[in-house]
Amino acid sequence: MHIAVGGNIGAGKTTLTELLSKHYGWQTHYEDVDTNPYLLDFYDDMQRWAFNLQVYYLNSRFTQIQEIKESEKTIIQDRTIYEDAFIFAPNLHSMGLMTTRDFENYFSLFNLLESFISAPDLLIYLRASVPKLVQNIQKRGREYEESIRIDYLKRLNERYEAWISTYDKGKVLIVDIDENSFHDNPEDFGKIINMIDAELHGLF
Ligand SMILES: Nc1ncnc2c1ncn2[C@@H]1O[C@H](COP(=O)(O)OP(=O)(O)O)[C@@H](O)[C@H]1O
Ligand SMILES: Nc1ncnc2c1ncn2[C@H]1C[C@H](O)[C@@H](COP(=O)(O)O)O1
Repeated sequence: MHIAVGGNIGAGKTTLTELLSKHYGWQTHYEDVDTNPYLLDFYDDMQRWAFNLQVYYLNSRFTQIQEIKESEKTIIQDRTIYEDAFIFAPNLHSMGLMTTRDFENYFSLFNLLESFISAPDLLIYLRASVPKLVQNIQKRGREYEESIRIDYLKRLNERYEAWISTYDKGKVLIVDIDENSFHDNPEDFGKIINMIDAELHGLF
């Protein structure tokens, strides 16, 4: 089975992925951050590196999906390929940070790859307000993310909300992070587990 955790930068995907993997014994697939060859440069000059970063993520996320498909274990994936293609890439294009020919080239590659993949059986979407995202990003303290602007997070959040409101590729569970402090509150984490158990029940 394939479970995925989606949400904006700093929503708590990695933290929840870790906690759920410990709770259920699921295998984890994290996104490539520390060894990503473009991320640092991207935050330094988004216009120069937008296309390179998007192609890199497309490749790495597609590779992960192939591994998940071949595995017999239940895998929990930190972020989906859909978030790259329907949120980050079009946002960079609309901000004028990716040219139309690059975006169209990227998107036709995504369309081709999409015909080979299946959506996660369950997508857990972490919804968070921009102030909460800023708080979490600051708490995490990655130096290169200090350049992330409020406006960038706000635009991504708007795209996330539009995307999730029409998402119909599989089951979805929405967790409001402003209302649920699963990170340090066992009772709140228990609420998420109960919701997931109810969704998983329908999958077996
Ligand atoms: N629900 C939460 N409450 C408080 N802090 C959180 C919560 N979820 C994550 N954090 C903290 O916020 C930071 C970013 O979380 P992370 O899981 O790396 O987010 P993401 O993977 O979505 O970018 C980390 O320092 C983490 O410890
Ligand atoms: N597709 C992407 N485009 C631009 N930036 C991206 C993309 N996917 C991930 N990122 C960035 C955002 C963060 O700085 C790091 C890690 O993501 P996180 O949400 O913190 O797990 O990569």
